[in-house]
Amino acid sequence: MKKIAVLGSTGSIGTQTLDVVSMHPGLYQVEGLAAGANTSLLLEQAQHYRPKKVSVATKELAEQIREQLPPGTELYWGDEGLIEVAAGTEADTVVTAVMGSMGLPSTLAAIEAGKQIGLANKETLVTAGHIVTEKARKKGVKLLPIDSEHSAIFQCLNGERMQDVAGITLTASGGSFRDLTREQLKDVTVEQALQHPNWSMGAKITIDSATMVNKGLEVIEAHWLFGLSYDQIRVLLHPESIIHSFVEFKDTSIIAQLGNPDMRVPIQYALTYPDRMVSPAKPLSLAEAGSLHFREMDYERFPCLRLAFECGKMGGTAPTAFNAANEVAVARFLRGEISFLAIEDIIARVLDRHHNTVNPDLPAIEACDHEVRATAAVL
Ligand SMILES: NC(=O)C1=CN([C@@H]2O[C@H](COP(=O)(O)OP(=O)(O)OC[C@H]3O[C@@H](n4cnc5c(N)ncnc54)[C@H](OP(=O)(O)O)[C@@H]3O)[C@@H](O)[C@H]2O)C=CC1
Ligand SMILES: CC(=O)[C@@H](O)[C@H](O)COP(=O)(O)O
Ligand SMILES: [Mn+2]
Repeated sequence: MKKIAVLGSTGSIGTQTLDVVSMHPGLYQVEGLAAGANTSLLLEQAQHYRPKKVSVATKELAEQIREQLPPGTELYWGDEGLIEVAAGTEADTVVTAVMGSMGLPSTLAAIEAGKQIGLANKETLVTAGHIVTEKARKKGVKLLPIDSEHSAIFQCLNGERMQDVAGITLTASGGSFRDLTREQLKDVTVEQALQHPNWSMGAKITIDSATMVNKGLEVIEAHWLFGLSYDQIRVLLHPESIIHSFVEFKDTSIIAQLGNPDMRVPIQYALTYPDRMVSPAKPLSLAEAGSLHFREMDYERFPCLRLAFECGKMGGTAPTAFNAANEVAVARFLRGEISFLAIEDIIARVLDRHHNTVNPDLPAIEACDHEVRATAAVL
């Protein structure tokens, strides 16, 4: 029996992780669940999976649910509660599925406690990749990718030697506004931006997909997960999201991973690795798919992808600034405060002002994150 904890259990990845658990009765014991504000769903999950520890975003929310939890469930809240669920249970694997760089302290705590990480929370690797990967290396902890592209690359690299790899290509769907010109982007609404063509995901990542920030974050995530230089990482527009990504080897051979877009496949692979088990996903029929399409990325159309490559190559606190500016800008867009194109504008203006700190330690990263958030909130 594998013991797991899920951070962000009420979200898109969190609920699909629990779907995978339910698919394999007797295989997983859920030791801990951490949610934000969706207490009714957390209570249902607690009744069903009987975790030993649960956490919610605030003390007030915790008090509201205290009496409704199954007897014996330990209840926590806030940043410390998230860390308690990440590091303070008997789980051997922690699925990190909260949104944003707020996931960093709990991910570090889980690694420090020797837990394997099923990593969905890409912002953590973007903001502090050198710290997270170094801690994982020291602790002998695996960072098992859940992000579909990175799971694909991870699967393609299985049994291969890194010195044989020429490069990798991350595929990008193009998001909700793939075929719109920049002129047409001026008037798009939040509702339209939330309509991803292929994936049903949380709001923030769906917007990131439309701005191509998601692919930018994924480029930096891939750099840290696979130890590749930025010149070895490419992005290709692939509207169908069927080829999830591929690796090109020195001899020109290409190995790709394919499947219908269904996050339960990469989630399950991270939980069962190196084994494979049956999945509820619909098997891919290439005959049914008919044809697959590809386009070079247009960096004028998607300037955030260019900015992400630049920040990744620059290193230091540049990726932290890129990520924090984006998190604030997306939250403002979702609240209806700014236009879609203002997201890009805020990121670019934050980066223009940014003074890069080389090889930042954790306090320097936290300081940069704080400072950028304050700036991006009023730009
Ligand atoms: N969705 C997807 O298909 C994919 C997602 N990812 C990555 O996975 C991560 C999660 O994405 P997604 O599932 O879409 O996001 P969602 O917005 O759907 O879920 C976020 C989760 O975080 C929880 N949360 C919010 N605040 C807190 C807090 N203070 N303490 C504890 N938990 C909190 C939310 O709780 P509540 O709802 O209760 O407030 C929710 O459970 C992101 O980093 C994303 O980039 C990567 C690849 C694919
Ligand atoms: C499912 C997943 O991994 C998302 O990160 C997905 O990649 C979003 O799709 P695009 O960013 O390619 O639109
Ligand atoms: Mn992805």
